[in-house]
Amino acid sequence: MALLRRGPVCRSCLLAHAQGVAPVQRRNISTGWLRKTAEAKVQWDQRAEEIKAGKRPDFWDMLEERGYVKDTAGTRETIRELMRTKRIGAYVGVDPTASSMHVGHLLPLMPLFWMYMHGYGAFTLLGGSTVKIGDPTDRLKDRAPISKADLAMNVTKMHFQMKKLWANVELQARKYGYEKEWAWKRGLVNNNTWWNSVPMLEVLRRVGKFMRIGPMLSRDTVKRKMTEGDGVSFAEFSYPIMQGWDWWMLYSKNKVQMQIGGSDQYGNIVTGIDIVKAARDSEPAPEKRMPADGPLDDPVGFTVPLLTDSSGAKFGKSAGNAVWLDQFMTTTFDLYGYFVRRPDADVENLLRLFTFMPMESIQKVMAEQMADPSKRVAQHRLAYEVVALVHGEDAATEAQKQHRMMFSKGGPAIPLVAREPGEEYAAPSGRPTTPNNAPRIDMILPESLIMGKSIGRIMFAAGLAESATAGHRLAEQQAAYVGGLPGRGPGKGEAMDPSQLTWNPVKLWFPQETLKYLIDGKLLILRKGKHNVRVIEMVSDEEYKKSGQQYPGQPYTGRLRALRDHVQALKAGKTTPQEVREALQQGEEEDDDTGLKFPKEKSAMETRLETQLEQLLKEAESSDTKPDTSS
Ligand SMILES: Nc1ncnc2c1ncn2[C@@H]1O[C@H](COP(=O)(O)OP(=O)(O)OP(=O)(O)O)[C@@H](O)[C@H]1O
Ligand SMILES: N[C@@H](Cc1ccc(O)cc1)C(=O)O
Repeated sequence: MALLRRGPVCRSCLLAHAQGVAPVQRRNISTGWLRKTAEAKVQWDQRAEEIKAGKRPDFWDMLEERGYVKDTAGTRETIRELMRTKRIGAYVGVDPTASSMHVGHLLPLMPLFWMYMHGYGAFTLLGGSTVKIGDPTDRLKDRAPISKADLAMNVTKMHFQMKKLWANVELQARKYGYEKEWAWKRGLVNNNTWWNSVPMLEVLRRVGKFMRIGPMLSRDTVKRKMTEGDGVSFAEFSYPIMQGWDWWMLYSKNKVQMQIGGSDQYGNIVTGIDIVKAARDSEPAPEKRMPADGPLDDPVGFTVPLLTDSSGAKFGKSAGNAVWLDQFMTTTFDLYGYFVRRPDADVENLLRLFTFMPMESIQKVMAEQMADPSKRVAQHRLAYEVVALVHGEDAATEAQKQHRMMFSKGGPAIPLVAREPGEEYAAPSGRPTTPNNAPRIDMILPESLIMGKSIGRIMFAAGLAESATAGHRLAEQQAAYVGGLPGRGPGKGEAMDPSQLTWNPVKLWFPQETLKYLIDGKLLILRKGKHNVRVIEMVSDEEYKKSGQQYPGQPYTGRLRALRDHVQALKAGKTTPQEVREALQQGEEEDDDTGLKFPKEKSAMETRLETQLEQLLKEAESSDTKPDTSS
């Protein structure tokens, strides 16, 4: 107790004191932290007693009841008791093999989110290192190696996607009445953090020595790949060891005693348990050894059922049937639509799995559904809840409105609001940028801009600044960030480790210096504020032109702007065809006022706008010349 009262003390001193050994690290922690930790422990013990006395439901039973548990690693009784008595941590890992997660990924994440809302530690892990090897589970063919540019793109986008999901989990928790407490803990980690520095010898010595080749070779997925597929490389064979080491890192630093995954991850979880135990029991430094007094100190895990499509195939990118969580890959309208289309027979189950609705509310909705299945009340509620979790309540309300409009009698065929070109890159005006209204992350820009113009102009083009001058100011004040440190140019030193995001302030550098920040010679990552991020792929000018896109500040786009203004003015009836024709003619004359004639090359966008305008003009002119038969 004396220690508790003496102001800041060292956490490892306390641990060492309790273990009767000399402390090694010096890290100051406050008495406030110790008090809160002690209070949280008392609270948890009370909760455990209430569960035992039947005054509170058992959390594990809730997971089972909602259908999250397929197979367990560790007995159900042990896991149940563990979750009752200890505030353990759990994690779900995802390899960034694509630039977005999909609906299948949400399934193992849901019990993790539930755990967080009930006070357990919850961690999502991005496999920045494991993705370089590729999980061979359930595959017959090796995964194609991932390029540095793709890796940087996927890691950046998935990182922000996970952050967005976590932000929405917080909102959902509030919505369903869970009050955030001090002891709630969540984290987003990248396994690159440790794989970049752990010596191979350390892994071999701590866990490699204890892993027997026989059982690893006898795993079904290894056997199948060896006999029916293209063989198993040593790296792939080591993949479960990497995943197990990840778990050990989280177990030793964050009390992560549980791993959750899809049912295909069962083998990796079981191997992981052996690895965590081996690493724990082989700790050479006595003061760092973790106590293992019984089964309640051992790692455990469980798998969720696999979400399949109507043909029974795993829902995911390999099967090519993914419904993405990125709104620019699957719109909020289509994500909503996917859930609205679920058959009546599945909807109750999906409400349990994909929403935070209490069971009683689900029963109520199901009763309404039974009364009139044609209204699809349950499907709409399911779709709303999923879109709210993935993209926020506003997006869910909007998607619901669009669906109701579209399917109500006389509703428009396509209710989606057409976006103006480049609109998806604009930050919301007059409101702060949040994960839910943040602009699109990935974009292309032409080489002539990236390699030849100032960083201020690039930020303007990317939608991160309102003008080139404002972009210039951002760089001057170092108020924007670039991914990575300057490398020495493509192939000569890296701008950023593509498997992990790092940020540095943008400075006023010479245009030719931007090259040093290009990852894999073509990717530039910029950020302004917390959520306004761009992963810019540099493409040739030719390719950019073919894409038909246009960026703010693009030279020679005055004509495009004029064409677009004419189209809009004509549509709104604010101008006459004659005025437009005169303006167009004048524009052409002005073009020639230098006396020089250049061959004119038209962009796809210009041709498209010209055609549209001509059509509108003709329609307007023909209705003007039609004889008036009304009288
Ligand atoms: N359809 C699904 N149902 C349940 N869990 C899934 C589904 N798809 C992925 N998962 C789980 O999400 C986690 C990450 O999955 P993974 O990185 O293998 O993605 P994936 O898109 O399924 O990959 P691939 O389609 O290439 O096999 C794993 O625990 C995995 O089991
Ligand atoms: N192997 C998992 C992803 C993963 C990666 C690293 C981990 O530590 C955990 C999980 C999968 O492919 O689905």
